[in-house]
Amino acid sequence: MRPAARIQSAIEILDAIIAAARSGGAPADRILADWFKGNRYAGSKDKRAIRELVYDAIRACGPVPETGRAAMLGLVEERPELRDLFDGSQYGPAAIVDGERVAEGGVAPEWLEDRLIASGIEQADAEALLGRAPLDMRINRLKVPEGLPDLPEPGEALAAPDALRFPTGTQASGWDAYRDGLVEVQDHGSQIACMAVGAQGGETVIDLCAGAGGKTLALAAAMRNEGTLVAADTDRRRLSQLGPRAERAGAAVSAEVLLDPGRELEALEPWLGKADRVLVDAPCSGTGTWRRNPEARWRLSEAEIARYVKTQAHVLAIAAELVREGGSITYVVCSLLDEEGPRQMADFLAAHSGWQAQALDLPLGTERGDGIRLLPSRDGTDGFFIARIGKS
Ligand SMILES: C[S@@+](CC[C@H](N)C(=O)[O-])C[C@H]1O[C@@H](n2cnc3c(N)ncnc32)[C@H](O)[C@@H]1O
Repeated sequence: MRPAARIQSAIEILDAIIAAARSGGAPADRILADWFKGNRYAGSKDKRAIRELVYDAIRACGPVPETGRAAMLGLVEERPELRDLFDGSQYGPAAIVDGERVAEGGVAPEWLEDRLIASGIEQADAEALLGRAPLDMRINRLKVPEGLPDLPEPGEALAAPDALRFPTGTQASGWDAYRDGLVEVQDHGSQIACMAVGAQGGETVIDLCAGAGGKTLALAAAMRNEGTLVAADTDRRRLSQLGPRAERAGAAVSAEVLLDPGRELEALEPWLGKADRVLVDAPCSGTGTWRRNPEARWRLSEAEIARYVKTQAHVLAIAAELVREGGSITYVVCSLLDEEGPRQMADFLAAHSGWQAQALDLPLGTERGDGIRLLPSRDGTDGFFIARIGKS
């Protein structure tokens, strides 16, 4: 495909992404995959170039743009060399007309930028939320008890003891070490969140919002497969991915528990008051993960954030029922909004006597309320809030 035709294709894909963001439709990645499936003439270089144009244009627009063309013209402001490709040629975009609508730049829609500012996120921190994430991996100590696995590239050692970083765009899915479960793809921040749990072999540990088990596998490794590790979630599809992943990683998960929303404690009855540690990796607005998912900021609403805050309080209350005296809850969100992090924790502590915030001994992060915050700008990780509270 000619470069101009790639631009026009990216514009059409952006139109579909914008419509989906407005209507709660398919995510950008799925729309791209479907477009590639339906347009087989696009070769691998075309696909890479179109994908990059689409994501760069998404990053260039703060609020939801009106059209794909306006979004692409927003990108042209940042990359003037693209202007000449608007040449009106066959399959290319029409020439730019004076006064044509250009999408607004910025980090996010204004109301959301205001919320980030109110949560102490400075301009440079906010801009870094839209950077490109490197590929972080965790060496699976269940399969590589010490040293390094044999990898095609060495990777950079990071602060978390088993973390390695590779350049943005590294494709690890074809690596033997990945296929054999010697390494797991996991953001460095996510690895640090697992460290905060402090899980030890022989304990009873519950991953209450386990999803597809990314953190469950890290907990199994920390526990050296000794003790009781329970993975629970309300989402059947996500939880069903854990089994095959755990098998590949050689991770022992004692029970996978599908929860009925609103009646979670019924299925968790065997562990009431028994857990040494519960990880609550709560559903959240995901404002810390825009590096991977920049279009997510077009989908958020104030009402949705309020719903997340309510669900977070709900899962924390469930966790509190599971922990034994002397045990702890580690609360994690990949959001940088105070209402989902420090304020959520403060509200929990105010409403539940016998619980205290615990100091965290982590290699990265900045104090925020009763926990710590990780930021792409300062820590090179996705954005997270992490706190641990203990029951006396
Ligand atoms: C941030 S994701 C978890 C990601 C996962 N821990 C990982 O590391 O890949 C939050 C999860 O909470 C789950 N969830 C939502 N409501 C829940 C509830 N009431 N009880 C337990 N899990 C819930 C969602 O289905 C989702 O999988």
